[in-house]
Amino acid sequence: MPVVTETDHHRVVSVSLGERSYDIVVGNGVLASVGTAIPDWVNRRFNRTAAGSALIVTDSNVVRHATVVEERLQHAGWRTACFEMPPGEQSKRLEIISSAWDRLVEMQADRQTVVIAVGGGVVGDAAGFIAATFARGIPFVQIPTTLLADVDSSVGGKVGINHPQAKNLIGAFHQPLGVLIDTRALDTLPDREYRSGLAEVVKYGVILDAPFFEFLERNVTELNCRDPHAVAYAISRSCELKARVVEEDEYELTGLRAILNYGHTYAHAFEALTGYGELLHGEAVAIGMAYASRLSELCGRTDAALTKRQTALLGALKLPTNVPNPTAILGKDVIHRMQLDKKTLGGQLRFVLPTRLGHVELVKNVPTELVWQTLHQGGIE
Ligand SMILES: NC(=O)c1ccc[n+]([C@@H]2O[C@H](COP(=O)([O-])OP(=O)(O)OC[C@H]3O[C@@H](n4cnc5c(N)ncnc54)[C@H](O)[C@@H]3O)[C@@H](O)[C@H]2O)c1
Ligand SMILES: O=C(O)C(=O)C[C@@H](O)[C@H](O)[C@H](O)COP(=O)(O)O
Ligand SMILES: [Zn+2]
Repeated sequence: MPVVTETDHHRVVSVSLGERSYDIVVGNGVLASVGTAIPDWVNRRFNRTAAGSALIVTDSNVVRHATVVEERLQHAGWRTACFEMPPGEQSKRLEIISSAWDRLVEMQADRQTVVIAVGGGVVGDAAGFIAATFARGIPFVQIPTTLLADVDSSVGGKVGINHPQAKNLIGAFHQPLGVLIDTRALDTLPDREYRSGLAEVVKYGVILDAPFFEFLERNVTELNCRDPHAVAYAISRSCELKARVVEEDEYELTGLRAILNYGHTYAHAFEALTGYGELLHGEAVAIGMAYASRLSELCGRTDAALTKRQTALLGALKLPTNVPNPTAILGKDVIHRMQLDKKTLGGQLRFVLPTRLGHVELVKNVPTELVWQTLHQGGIE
């Protein structure tokens, strides 16, 4: 179980993974401690005291946060370089990774050079993949700046890029040395991006924690107006729930970690088919959860009330529960993309299906006709 400690200023969720253990520090203004936190994490990992070197990976919308990180590390005597990618899902591709490898070569990075991701999930996934692959793996740190990255992508070590046919198909497991979540960064986050993050928050309630789902239902108004207390609790509880799963099944081997993929079999197919970036990841997950819950109903594993409760909460948080233009998508293409899902085994699709609030199961042998039925219910032919 992750240990959670609290002070007046921040909360720390400690993820226990043996030699890959790390802290997730959450708080308002914690970015100010970056000049000591990162050197501490790196020095502890390598049992050294010397100043180090870092490649800061960011995108052009959040470069001001990256500059703070760079200045503070330089002040601590570190050698730094910055790699800025274009914002958005389209940056999760090989050409971007390859340019970052070039930057690491140029700066003469060594095995103790740390890659620091400052940005949303796109930057985090790409930076982590750069770190996982350079010199067979160098350390990396996550400094998330979107709600989605705070609650999900910065934790757990899944890093990677997209294949034109399938989301996140090329990647690795590479845990960060630490995660620094400054909730102040969210002040500039656009509304649509903020809501996208809320979808993954709702996911944790459905898959693991009925009381947390009820907290979200009770706090819709607070969440919609970004009440700092409600948002901070949503972030730290989400990190704690995710850390608990990752601790037990880091490499998604037992099937436990697959529950974090609730809604994603549909979501990833919709993201790839609509053109990466058209639907935000969280929006696709919101839609995917509605479809997966209906699939669970058709399998006789849950009732319509559970689906209704989820779609009501998602709707109240102004998230979509169907694709914007269902007739523009072909059902056969959705099924084809689902075959490329990483949960598919021996050609057999596996779905994460809810049975009751706070509980989901990984189910194989779901009849394809039932998947088709959910697509038809959504207006996809
Ligand atoms: N590795 C994982 O476990 C995991 C989990 C969930 C999602 N993901 C991945 O994360 C990605 C989505 O992440 P995301 O939603 O953070 O998207 P994103 O990284 O594209 O960020 C969203 C947009 O907000 C901008 N932005 C970021 N922080 C900002 C800030 N503080 N102020 C203003 N603008 C800001 C970005 O530049 C971008 O335009 C997807 O690729 C998804 O597959 C990975
Ligand atoms: O960390 C995980 O495990 C997840 O499944 C979290 C998901 O929210 C996330 O979107 C992840 O990137 C999906 O993983 P994938 O293996 O299906 O690509
Ligand atoms: Zn996700």
